[in-house]
Amino acid sequence: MATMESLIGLVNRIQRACTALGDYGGGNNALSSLWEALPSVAVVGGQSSGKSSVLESIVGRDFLPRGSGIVTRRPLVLQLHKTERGTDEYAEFLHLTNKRFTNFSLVRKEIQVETDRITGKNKQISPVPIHLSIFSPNVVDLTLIDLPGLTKVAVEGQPENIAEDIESMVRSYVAKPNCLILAISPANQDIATSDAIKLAKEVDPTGDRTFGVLTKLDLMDKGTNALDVIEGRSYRMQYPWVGIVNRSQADINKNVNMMVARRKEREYFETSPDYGHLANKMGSEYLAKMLSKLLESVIRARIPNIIALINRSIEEFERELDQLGRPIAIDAGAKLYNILGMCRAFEKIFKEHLDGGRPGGARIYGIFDYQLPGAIRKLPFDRHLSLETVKRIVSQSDGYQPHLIAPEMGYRRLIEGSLHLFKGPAEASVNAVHSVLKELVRKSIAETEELKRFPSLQTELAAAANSSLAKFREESMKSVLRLVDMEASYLTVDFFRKLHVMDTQGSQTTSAVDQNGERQFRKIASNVAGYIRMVAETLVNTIPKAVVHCQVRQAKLALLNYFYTQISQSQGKHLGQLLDENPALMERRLQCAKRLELYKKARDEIDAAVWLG
Ligand SMILES: Nc1nc2c(ncn2[C@@H]2O[C@H](COP(=O)(O)OP(=O)(O)OP(=O)(O)O)[C@@H](O)[C@H]2O)c(=O)[nH]1
Repeated sequence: MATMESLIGLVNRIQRACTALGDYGGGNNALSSLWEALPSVAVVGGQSSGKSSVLESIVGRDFLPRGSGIVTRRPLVLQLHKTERGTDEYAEFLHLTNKRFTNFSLVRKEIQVETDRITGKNKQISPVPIHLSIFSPNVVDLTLIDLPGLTKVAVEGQPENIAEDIESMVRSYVAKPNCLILAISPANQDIATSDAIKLAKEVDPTGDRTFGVLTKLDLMDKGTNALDVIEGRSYRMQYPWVGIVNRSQADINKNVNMMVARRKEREYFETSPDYGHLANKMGSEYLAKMLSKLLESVIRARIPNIIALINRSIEEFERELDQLGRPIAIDAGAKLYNILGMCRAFEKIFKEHLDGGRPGGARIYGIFDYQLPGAIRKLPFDRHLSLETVKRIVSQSDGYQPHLIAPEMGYRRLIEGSLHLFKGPAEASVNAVHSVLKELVRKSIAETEELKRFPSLQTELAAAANSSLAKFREESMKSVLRLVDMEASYLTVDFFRKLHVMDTQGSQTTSAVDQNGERQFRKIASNVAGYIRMVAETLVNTIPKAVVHCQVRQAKLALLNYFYTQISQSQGKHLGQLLDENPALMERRLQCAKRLELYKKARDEIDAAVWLG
């Protein structure tokens, strides 16, 4: 396993990479966050509790902005890197790469400028952190996050709800299970009223990750001390309290050097009658070392989880990118290739709908099996072959000379008139199948994952497929109507020959005379009905054949033929328009790709660190 320095340094590097990509704690980013998995130490406390002073004395430098009101308005991620003894101290901001600050008062200025850059001058707060790295022989490897001080009231010029905004931002950092909480409380205030302790207790009720720091021990009333707190009697913590003596305002005004202040603090504890027995566990230097050690051990313990999270996220991002589709190449050939590939994917799905595997095809069978026979059964043959109509048509057909044996012409007219009625159900079948096919085209386009990102291509593909379906419908319509016409153009002679034989046999057995010829007309009606039934049986079988041949089979074979011809002649510009993606999707892909890169880089860094150790 890696050394202490390299582990904290590793997390520092990953944290910086996270921030560069907009992945930082406190943000409400939709993408999974690596930052949240990284252990960190957040400094929390009420206003003027001494947070900045603690941070500065851990660093051993003056570098934080000071002033009245809420000075810290963006989180400050402070990464400390211990360098070799004798090397120069310098600071670097993530937002100003390659600029080294050796003058720490310029660091302070830059923090102010960078804070205002995001929050504006009207003292708003923002969860977007500022990253500051300090390289110095006087620090330990450690990462601390300075957060705005918890406040109760807004100062003039600040938004009304700033107190709640600050609390919710601070909370969003410290609520994460990987965040160690440095809860700062001033010793000259009742610990029961400490904002830091109150919040820490809420987000970390077991106190596993909270460190109590008591500042301003030197400011306590004469004759009192904080031993009850520090020794855990008035408020017990999992970890022992650390007492601190920072520079007073007077020291700051006098520009007392931080190194001198550290020495004075050490002396304070060593010589203190109250705290002398705890001197080696007090003070900012001790606090820094203790935190560094602890942070290292927490990181060590979390590394397997972090690796697991990284691997899982890489898989997820890869999968999502596959779904979103990789970016399309710019040359026309590649575009065409892509479009054809997507068309094929669509055709495959469309065929699956027809052939089975996906629903939809069965509805066509339903039309043939149920709708068509039903519609034929409902045709008004009864009315058409009523006694009256039969009489009328037969006598009209006979003209002035009544028929002698059988009313041949009458039969023909009655049959032709009835056959004509079949056109309705035939047309309805064609139209119904057309609707099903159209619906399947719509569904298949929606189900083609590859097409999802290209709304223009979807529209054009749908238009091309529908215009092909319209042509197929036209052909199909002609064919089914022709089937009906064919039935009318040549009747099945055999049927009537058989009838004739039956009639002659029948007349021998029937003796009743029908004076009005009614019996004969009834017979004619029933013969014609018999013939129509026979034709209906045929058409119920042949109409589906024609429809399938002209519409379904063609849709399977040639749905996009015309589209293919058109597209292969298209210029790059038109192809580009077809591949014009939804901007939201492009943005999402970009974000995913960036995150993926971050996670891969993090994985490599961790691998390298683990191997080094
Ligand atoms: N005497 C003494 N003064 C201290 C101590 N700690 C902080 N102070 C003073 O208390 C004041 C506030 O300290 P800061 O470190 O600015 O407190 P802060 O919590 O960062 O304040 P905000 O950022 O405004 O919320 C300053 O004048 C410090 O000099 C301490 O231990 N002893």
